[in-house]
Amino acid sequence: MCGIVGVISATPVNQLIYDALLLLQHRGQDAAGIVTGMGTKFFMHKARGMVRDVFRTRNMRSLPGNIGLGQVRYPTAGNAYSEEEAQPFYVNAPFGLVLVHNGNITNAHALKKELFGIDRRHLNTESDTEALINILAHELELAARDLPLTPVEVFKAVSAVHRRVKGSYAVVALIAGYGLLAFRDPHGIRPLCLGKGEGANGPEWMVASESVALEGTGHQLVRDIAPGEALFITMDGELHSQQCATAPSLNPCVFEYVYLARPDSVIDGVSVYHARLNMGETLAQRVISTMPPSEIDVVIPIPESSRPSAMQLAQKLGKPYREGFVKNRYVGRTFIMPGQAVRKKSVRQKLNAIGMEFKGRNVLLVDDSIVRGTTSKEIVQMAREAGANKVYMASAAPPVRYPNVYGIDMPTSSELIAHDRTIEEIRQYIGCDALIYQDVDAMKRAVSALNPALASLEASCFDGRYITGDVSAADFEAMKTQRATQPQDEEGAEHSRLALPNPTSAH
Ligand SMILES: O=P(O)(O)OC[C@H]1O[C@H](OP(=O)(O)OP(=O)(O)O)[C@H](O)[C@@H]1O
Ligand SMILES: NC(=O)CC[C@H](N)C(=O)O
Ligand SMILES: [Mg+2]
Repeated sequence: MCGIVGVISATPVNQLIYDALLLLQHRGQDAAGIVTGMGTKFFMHKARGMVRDVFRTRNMRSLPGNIGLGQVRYPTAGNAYSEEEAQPFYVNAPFGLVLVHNGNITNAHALKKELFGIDRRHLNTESDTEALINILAHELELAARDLPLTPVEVFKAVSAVHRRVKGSYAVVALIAGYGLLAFRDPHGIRPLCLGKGEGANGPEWMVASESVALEGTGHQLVRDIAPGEALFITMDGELHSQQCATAPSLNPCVFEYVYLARPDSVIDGVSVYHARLNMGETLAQRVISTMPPSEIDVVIPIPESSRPSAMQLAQKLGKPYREGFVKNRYVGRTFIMPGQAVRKKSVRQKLNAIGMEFKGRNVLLVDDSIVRGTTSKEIVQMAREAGANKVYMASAAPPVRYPNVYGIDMPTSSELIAHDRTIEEIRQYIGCDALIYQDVDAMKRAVSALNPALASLEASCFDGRYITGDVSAADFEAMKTQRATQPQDEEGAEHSRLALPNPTSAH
């Protein structure tokens, strides 16, 4: 889950893209990049780090033009420490193309072979996005050969991308001198929405991963882009759209509602905040059926993402909701940091206990999810050190038992605390006195109850069902090996965690 954005306006877009990326920072902390376009020329700046560190004033000045796109990266393929794999990607033919991607290509290893052997294209990184832009470029070349480029050829190329590329992909691309292209994979796994605003000199279109990026930059959410649909907005702001997939179906990633997205976003017609409240409600029922609520003195959330669920759970149990941990706002999200060592260290740097809320009490700690168990193990220990009598733990998501191959960085099951472990074994590992998990169906209902169109959700890491139905054993193995062989560069992780200015990375 990276954050992507694209804008077409009648005034310069560099600041607008920067602002949108800041609003999407929670989706990726490892690298950031912007490309703008003027005439047929592109201007690019990308580097490792958070948005505020990557873009200095001089970089912003060198991004002119009324059309552009940007990305914040959370790597799920390739190497977290490679500047070359930061997005956007650029290829110079046909026309000149830049592209940003949120998602993960499950057949990237096969596509890379095809690209080199058959399409005669050279890839120079381990990134799946580099394969994706080259497939799009190749298909655009075929569709537009000897023809002027119109939306018809663009949509034909997107249809070919759908046929060749498997996995999840929400994409924004610029075609030099022609316009902005945005599309979503045929299963609608990763989010992408369209917004409209009034710029200083006329209307302005923005596409973004989450509605918060639209609203926070003064745009109105128009609609979600449908699974398999492509939008092409010409340089003069004319919007064309077409369904490019043969059998599209909507299966948004349930983990967006659990953890990834901001609560103030609305994704595929469902308020993320409301979904989290619902999850708290159903989790409360699980708690009541597991233990007498009289054994609980207080409900304490593990900041940040669990707050809405914990609040609702407390209300349902009729117990006080208290803030027992304070979050250091200058430390980023731990789950999306690269490398286990830095994630572990960051939990203590990020959260600190308020002793009086724990002393002598039976506390129910609530988190949105327990994935590797890094957070819960540390937090339970901190609650005990702060003098808690009993420490119970509840998770608003069910046990995460299976790898995710659609854009969440957990390609191997062995890293997951709930893989091959019983709930009792997990409880012992975490060190709490009771452990209560949400049920898979209850989690899905918490989301789908808010929009009947969401009857199917991508929930493979919880139920082991891979919605695209085409991930082969070889694909799993290739993704696992690819990630496992990437360097675990502690220095790079430090940079990401502390978000220090990195003057050497500016070009
Ligand atoms: O079991 P784990 O592997 O530790 O992963 C789960 C934890 O990671 C996330 O928090 P994070 O700090 O990333 O972000 P948040 O501030 O949005 O809660 C999530 O909210 C859980 O707290
Ligand atoms: N989380 C994502 O969407 C990652 C996009 C792409 N797979 C990358 O690793 O750069
Ligand atoms: Mg958390």
